[in-house]
Amino acid sequence: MADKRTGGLVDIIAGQTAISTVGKKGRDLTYRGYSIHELARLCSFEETSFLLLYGKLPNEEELSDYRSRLIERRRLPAALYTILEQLPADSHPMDVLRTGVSALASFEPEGYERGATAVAERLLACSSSILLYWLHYHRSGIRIDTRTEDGIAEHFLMLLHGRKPDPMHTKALDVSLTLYAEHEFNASTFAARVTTSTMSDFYSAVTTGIGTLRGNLHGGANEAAMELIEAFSNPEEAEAGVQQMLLQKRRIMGFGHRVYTVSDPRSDIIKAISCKLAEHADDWNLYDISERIELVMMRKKKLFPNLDFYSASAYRMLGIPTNLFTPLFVVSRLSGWSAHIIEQRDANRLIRPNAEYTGPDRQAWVPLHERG
Ligand SMILES: CC(=O)SCCNC(=O)CCNC(=O)[C@H](O)C(C)(C)COP(=O)(O)OP(=O)(O)OC[C@H]1O[C@@H](n2cnc3c(N)ncnc32)[C@H](O)[C@@H]1OP(=O)(O)O
Ligand SMILES: O=C([O-])CC(=O)C(=O)O
Repeated sequence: MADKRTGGLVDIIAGQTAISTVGKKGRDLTYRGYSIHELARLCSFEETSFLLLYGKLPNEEELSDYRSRLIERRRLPAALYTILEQLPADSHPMDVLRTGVSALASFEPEGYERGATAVAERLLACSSSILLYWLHYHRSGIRIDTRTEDGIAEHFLMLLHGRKPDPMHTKALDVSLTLYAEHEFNASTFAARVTTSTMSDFYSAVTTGIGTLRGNLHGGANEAAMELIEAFSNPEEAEAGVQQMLLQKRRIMGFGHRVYTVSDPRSDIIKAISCKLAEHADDWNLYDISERIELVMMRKKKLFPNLDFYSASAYRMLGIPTNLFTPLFVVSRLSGWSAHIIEQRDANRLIRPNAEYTGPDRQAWVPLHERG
């Protein structure tokens, strides 16, 4: 059995990055030196993703050009729409997105004509198109036009609901995309860097990231947290239910973190958004249940919510179906992955650690007919 003390590369510095700092105590999360609090409060997701991709905040002209390029890249190749139509209606949208990205690689391969940042921008522009074209086609047979003239958050909500979103909802989603954009050597980013380190192509690194993000210990936790919260009809039920789960030694998704020891600095920001959305809708039930779970987790386990926990109630209040929560994480994290793929390439060395062997000693060969 694997040794728990050495498993998981805990506390190992596995490389260098100039993209973000995390900071164990939950106070120092920065993207390219800018505080997450300022980025969330003052920047659009477009500014944040530009910062990650190009290493600097855009000026007015750069931002306007960037926004226009993203808008132009929202439609998909006709054959990709056909592929999306052929995927099963009950696919998980993470499968749809991974397949869509992978298929796009065949239509628009990375190469001399289309460099890394062009692919990154293309994926940022069209990942919501992949998801929501598939969703509407299979929900009601409608082939939506995936081009809209708005920013990424508004594009997503517009395609999902088929109408111009409430500006407050757009702002809430936009901030959440900034929070999800980047987080140093998290599992999906590290996996994308490993793929990159073999000199593989951009799309392969991104599909690696999508596959790695999906699990419940990472990005999948926002969907699992929603399922948990919705299993209770009021805070009292939630308190009893979570205590019971802890007695059974079950994990409560959306709590704890590998790096942070005290709090996740993004959690207070998304919690405030969830609170504002509850106030806006004058419906506090999900928020109250979430807060009670938070109290129980602190009291019983000294565990704090991570970004995924309050993202769940916030997304539900934006009318987003649960199985689009982790895909939305992808829509945002594409920016961080892209920055890391580019950074890895700039100073590449194959990532290939050693393992401590724990298997059997040398064994004598046994011919097939003599094996028990
Ligand atoms: C945006 C993101 O990706 S943030 C992460 C999202 N993931 C989740 O929310 C999943 C729930 N959380 C977890 O499973 C963990 O806290 C992780 C995966 C995030 C971090 O894991 P690790 O650093 O490997 O810690 P590890 O899994 O060893 O946990 C340490 C101890 O805390 C307990 N613990 C950690 N998180 C939780 C939790 N959410 N619920 C209950 N117990 C927990 C573990 O059971 C373990 O207890 P033990 O030592 O008695 O066995
Ligand atoms: O850093 C991690 O391990 C997970 C995380 O919070 C993220 O990817 O945003």
